[in-house]
Amino acid sequence: MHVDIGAALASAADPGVERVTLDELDERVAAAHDRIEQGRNDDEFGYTSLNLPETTDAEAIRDAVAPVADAESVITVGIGGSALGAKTITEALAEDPSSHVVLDNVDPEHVRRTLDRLSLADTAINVVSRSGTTAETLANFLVVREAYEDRGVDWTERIVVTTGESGPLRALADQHDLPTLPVPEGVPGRFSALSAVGLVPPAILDIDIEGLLAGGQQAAGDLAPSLYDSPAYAYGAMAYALEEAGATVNAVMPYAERLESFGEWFAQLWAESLGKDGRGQTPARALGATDQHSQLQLYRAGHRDKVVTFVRPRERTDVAIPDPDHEDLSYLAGTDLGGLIDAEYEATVASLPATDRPALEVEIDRLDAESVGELLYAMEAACVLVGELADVETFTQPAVEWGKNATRALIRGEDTDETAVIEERERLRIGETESI
Ligand SMILES: O=P(O)(O)OC[C@H]1O[C@](O)(CO)[C@@H](O)[C@@H]1O
Repeated sequence: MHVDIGAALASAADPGVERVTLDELDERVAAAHDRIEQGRNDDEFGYTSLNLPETTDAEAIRDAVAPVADAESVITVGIGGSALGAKTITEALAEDPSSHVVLDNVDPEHVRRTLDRLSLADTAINVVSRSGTTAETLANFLVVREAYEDRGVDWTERIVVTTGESGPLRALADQHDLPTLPVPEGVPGRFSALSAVGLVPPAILDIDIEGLLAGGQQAAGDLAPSLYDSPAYAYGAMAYALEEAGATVNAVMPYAERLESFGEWFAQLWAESLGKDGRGQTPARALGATDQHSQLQLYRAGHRDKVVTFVRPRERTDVAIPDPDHEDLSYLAGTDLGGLIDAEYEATVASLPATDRPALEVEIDRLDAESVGELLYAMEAACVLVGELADVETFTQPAVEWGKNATRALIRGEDTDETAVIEERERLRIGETESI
């Protein structure tokens, strides 16, 4: 994996980072690296996430999924970090990405439609919750369990549970003696892709989970006291410096359909880790080449508050473009789709500094287990570095609790501070909807 930061230097873009600023920042990177390594060595909360390539027990995962290894599909019931890592990995690497269905929302129409179209007898259930109490996950699990029962499929024979040591999900697993895997201690969900939390569906779908962990080890080995020696820290240091220079939006634009969910995973990692104390880059999700015809106008000519992070695999499979039969398309003759998307990548990356806007490039060798594991780990390490440089609490997410408390109170019909806020919040309705 390599990172190219040239199109985000002040000589290329505004906001941009002066080389002298980067060199000064590199001294802080060295100190942050030492802090991170100390946290890893002491298995400190959060920092221990960067030890997962070493500590994750791939054999235990394979043993746990053995009873459902014949499943043609997997339905993951989880949300946030308990779903996005697995979703990213299977989308990038599964023979058939549609064989992994993720229920990470409680949209009734979507849940019903998803269950109706699945052959539940051939589908494994992967239910994941660190806390074991997340309302969306538990509610969806109860609906999924009832669907299996209604169709006469023994759900206890088709399930793997990944959860913490306590809570309703652990109790259910113990009650029914279900195959269970632990969530790694001290690892927030958004940092858990390279653990059982992210690796059960890949293991069921015959993805090389050992290769994913090897790729993570490769990225771990590339962490160094200087950003000039570490792709992950180069990316993290530039992202931090660009935010300091005014780039408060980080639009992640992978040039591979199989990396679209990577953008969703990155969004939680970046937002939930760094959105603290009134700061944090807003992760925007884009996809190349598609969003050249959608968001690129804003990225090139809108507010100077963004950096675009381009991600691509260097190697691609290819599809030849048949010779065109119109002279206006003669430029496509003898080319292929891989060559076209790579040309579009080069053109779009250059189009940002061509209008003085910053771009960062992350390139992996190919879409295989090692490269995807390396990419996930590197972005996690980059995120931890930004948290150190920004001096925020990278591994907690206190701001998400208010909504959870309010939801529970609404459902229970209780009067709480939160429900009072809901009742009294400012409203000015324009237009009419049918009253229900
Ligand atoms: O794994 P759990 O405990 O169900 O949490 C799911 C997600 O919800 C959050 O706790 C935020 O509410 C995320 O940090 C986490 O990834």
